[in-house]
Amino acid sequence: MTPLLNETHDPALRSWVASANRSGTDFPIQNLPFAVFRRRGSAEAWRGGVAIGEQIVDLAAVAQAGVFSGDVAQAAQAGAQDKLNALMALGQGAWSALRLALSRALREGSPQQAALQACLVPQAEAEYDLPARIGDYTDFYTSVHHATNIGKQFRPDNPLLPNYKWVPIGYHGRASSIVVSGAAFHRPKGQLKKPDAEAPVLGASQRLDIELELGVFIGTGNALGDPIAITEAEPHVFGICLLNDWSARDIQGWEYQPLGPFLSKNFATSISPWVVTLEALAPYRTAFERPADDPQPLPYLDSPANRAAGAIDIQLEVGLQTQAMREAGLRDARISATSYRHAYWTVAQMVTHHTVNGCNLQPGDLLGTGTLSGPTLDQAAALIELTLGGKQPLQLPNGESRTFLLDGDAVVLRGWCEKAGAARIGFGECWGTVLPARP
Ligand SMILES: O=C(O)/C=C/C(=O)CC(=O)CC(=O)O
Ligand SMILES: [Ca+2]
Ligand SMILES: [Mg+2]
Repeated sequence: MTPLLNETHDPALRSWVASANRSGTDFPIQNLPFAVFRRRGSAEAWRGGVAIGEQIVDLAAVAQAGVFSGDVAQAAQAGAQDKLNALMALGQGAWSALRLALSRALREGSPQQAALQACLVPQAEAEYDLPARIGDYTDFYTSVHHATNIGKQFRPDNPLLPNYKWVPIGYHGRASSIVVSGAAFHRPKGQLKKPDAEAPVLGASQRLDIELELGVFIGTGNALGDPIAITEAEPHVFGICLLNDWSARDIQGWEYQPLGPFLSKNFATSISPWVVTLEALAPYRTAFERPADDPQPLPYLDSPANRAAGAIDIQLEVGLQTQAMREAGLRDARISATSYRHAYWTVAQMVTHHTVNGCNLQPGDLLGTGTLSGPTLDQAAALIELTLGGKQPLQLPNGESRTFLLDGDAVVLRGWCEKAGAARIGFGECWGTVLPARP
């Protein structure tokens, strides 16, 4: 699983799609992430596409035009369907071959320019669907900083439970309420119990929160009963997207013992449309390190490659745009910035741990990393941490303040990788808007 660099990572590559060469683009020719799209407001079929600058390579058009042959044509055909599951199931060799073929065909001077030019759709004209049929969704808890901060609020005497540093903790989430960026959702109702109240009441959540996470899409699964070794884990991963695990803290505080989050988290989970492949992220792999006095992972969760390069330096930020800001034409205000490199457990460890008991993962399954808070307060990835449990409001640049979300608030997640000597690899944006609770 050592992330080998290949010709697709060369920072000197330039595309004949001019917008892909602009500095600051999320989608240079070195990225080539996948989504499911169609022209906005049209009755066209949904199909897979690959981002290049401000354009989308329409995989259905590519397949129809016969731009590629052999295995690459087969991969493009699989990617032309209304969900990416068939492409995911073909395996890493197929995704990688399609990515390489597209990288070559999109380069300046490519003899395939004319054929591919006819397959481009501007992102400005597109709308997106979920990239995959998500059979199962599991949310992990891989930031020790989040676990400590939120643990202090839910369990003041015992914030970080003793299993945390041994087991990659997770809970089974709900796939049906995962929505794609741009979707609005109603403030959830649920059982709420004030600390001094004798009994709970049914009401709209007053402590509606965000959780900045990444989503890990499984490409190829494993047979039931057949665990995935850590040395084999990464080739099972199709790619990574942005994920906002909207959370109702008041519902959560009352319901979560003893079986964990339930209705406090399954009313909506937003993901970005673009899925960035692990291959595109290879230049941003970094060492996965545990503090020396922490327990080292059990052997089944440890490997030389995981130690050398298990972490990924993905920069992440959260923006909040209130209704008043939107009406005044103001953009979102940044309320947090962090990096995925602070995670306590890696992608490979999540996959391996999930299957160690024989549980089977399937193409299109989604793993959430958990809230990716970094070590300092300004790197906290949920409002419950940023506002110290709602006691210290965030001041917004237009004079408003927030503890938890109000109706009309929109939240955007952004992610990107950037460093000298490598192309910027971006994830685009993941938006969601809070509507009032239903009467
Ligand atoms: O510690 C708890 O009881 C609750 C934790 C969470 O709400 C976080 C969760 O969903 C997992 C995560 O995002 O890290
Ligand atoms: Ca979560
Ligand atoms: Mg949620």
